[in-house]
Parts: sequence; structure tokens; C-alpha cells
Amino acid sequence: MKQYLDLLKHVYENGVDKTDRTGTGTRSVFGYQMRFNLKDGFPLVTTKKLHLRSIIHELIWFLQGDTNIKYLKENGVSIWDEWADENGNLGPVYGSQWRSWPTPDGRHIDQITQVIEQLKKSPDSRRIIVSAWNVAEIGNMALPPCHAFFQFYVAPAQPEKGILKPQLSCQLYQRSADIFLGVPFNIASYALLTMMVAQVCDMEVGDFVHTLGDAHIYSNHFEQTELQLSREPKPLPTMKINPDVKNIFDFKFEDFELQNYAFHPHIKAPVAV
Ligand SMILES: Nc1nc(=O)c2c([nH]1)NC[C@@H]1CN(c3ccc(C(=O)N[C@@H](CCC(=O)O)C(=O)O)cc3)CN21
Ligand SMILES: O=c1ccn([C@H]2C[C@H](O)[C@@H](COP(=O)(O)O)O2)c(=O)[nH]1
Repeated sequence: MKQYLDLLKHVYENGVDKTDRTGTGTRSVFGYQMRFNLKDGFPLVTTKKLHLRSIIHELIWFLQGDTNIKYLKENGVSIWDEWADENGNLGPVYGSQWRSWPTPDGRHIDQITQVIEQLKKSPDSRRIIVSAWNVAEIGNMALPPCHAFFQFYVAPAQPEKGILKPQLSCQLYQRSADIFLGVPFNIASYALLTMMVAQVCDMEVGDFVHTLGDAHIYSNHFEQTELQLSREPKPLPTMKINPDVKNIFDFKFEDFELQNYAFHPHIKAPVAV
């Protein structure tokens, strides 16, 4: 995960100190891009232990179109607790926009189903996009989407190079990035989503391209950042997905198995609310 450590170091050493909505204070740069070839292994940060359980459950929860934290709580995931109302609701956040974006004439668009159909029928399309940034609904969301907009790209098979199937890449635009806590989750989540989409479309994986807007380290994560930068990254683990799942909405927690994850000890950090 050199790419991630390079980002952390770049912002820590070159960012500008800036106030922010949470009142914590950040060091920040505007505009940064990372690229992960998903054939090189599963991009899970190794310089601190990451809680993949939370990441997998959160992704399944998004894909079910769910926006209430009940499912997460039932599965021991607490990362969204601070933002939910007394009934566990977050408003029309990711799951709602991904699966049922409301149209002015009263219909709902399932962007995930549309993207899978596009990938199967017209993989050359330059319009294979999911947007969570629904301007009209932002005011009703507990938090405006951070990972706001993503696009898929298919490179055709190249049998002469031994690439027998089309290769699926995904690029995400993340408008605001909490580099110490959020970004390791976001990288793993979109890497996994790309693998899942590739499997149900019978494609190989290509790259995950991660483009950041305001990329920041909170000032109460500086000590943790120095500790993490002092550590040597370890080889990437491998993610095995149950090959029998052919529908993107059928994936269950048990369908994922992480192998050979070598990591440094977990580093605790407070989340800015
Ligand atoms: N400031 C901030 N950073 C974020 O990354 C973030 C938000 N707010 N608000 C909405 C979601 C919630 N996300 C979160 C929230 C908490 C952790 C966190 O505390 N992670 C710990 C423990 C993980 C666990 O309990 O599974 C970590 O060490 O990674 C991570 C992502 C990502 N988002
Ligand atoms: O998936 C996520 C969700 C949230 N974040 C971070 C980025 C910011 O630190 C906060 C959101 O605050 P805003 O004032 O709305 O930008 O949450 C993340 O990194 N990844």
C-alpha cells in the first residue's frame, strides 16, 4: 500500500493547515489521485490493522439500498452511529441514491442495476456512472456523500497478451477524504465493489482509480500519522469471492474470504463528527 502511504506523507508534509466544519482542524491538499491494479492483490492498508468486517457489511448495506443503521448494528458495525437519528435513519444517503434515485415524475432509478446492464450490453459506453450526489436531496441527508460519483471502464480482452476476458476498472471521485480513518475504508470498499461487479459481468479486474478533492488529515490524527509513516508496508493480502454468486445483490458476508493479511497493530484514532 505504498500509494496510500505516499498520500499520507504528501499531505502531512505539504498540506496547508485549515479549519473545518467539525471544529477539529485539518492539514489538507486539494486534488490527488491514486491507482491500484487489483491484480496486484487486495488493497487493504497493512501499516495498521483494518477492520474488514465493517467494510464488507457497509458495502452489502449500500447495495441493499438500506439507509437505516439497524442492519449495521445487528452485525456489530458502529461506524455510522454518530450520524443516525433516534430511529437509526440517515436520510437518503448512498444506498437510497444507488438503488432508488427519485425522478421528478415519481419513478425511481436503480443505478446499480442499470450499470450492470450497461456493462453487459455496451461495455464501450463512456456513460457507465453511479452518482450519489443528488443535489435536490442533499439537505435531507445526515451527511452529504463523500464518495460521490463513480464510473466503470472496460478494456477489451487481449488474447495475445494472455488476457482472455475484458478487464473492468472503476474510478471514484471523493470530494472530501479523511485520510487516516475514512480513506483506507473507501479504498477497500471500492476495490471490493469492482471485484464483485467484474464477477457478475464475467470480466477480469483492472484498476481502481481513486481521485480525491479535499484530502485532509485531522489535527488529532497527527501522532497516529507519524507512527504509521514509521512502519514498513507488508505484502498485500488476497481476497477470495464465492465464484457461484452471479447477481450483485446476492452477495452475503460469508461469500468473502481474505487470505494472507499481514499487518502492523491497530492504531486508534477519534472520528470527527
Ligand atoms: N470524520 C469522518 N471520517 C470518516 O471517515 C467518515 C465520517 N466522518 N462520517 C461518515 C463515515 C463513517 N466512516 C467511518 C467512521 C468511523 C471509522 C472508524 O472509527 N474506524 C476505526 C474503527 C473501525 C471499526 O469500528 O470497525 C478504525 O480504526 O478504522 C471509519 C469510518 C467513514 N465516514
Ligand atoms: O466515506 C467517507 C465518508 C466520510 N469521510 C470523511 C471526510 C470528511 O472528513 C468527513 C465529512 O465531512 P464534510 O464536512 O462533509 O466534508 O467525513 C470519508 O473520508 N470517507
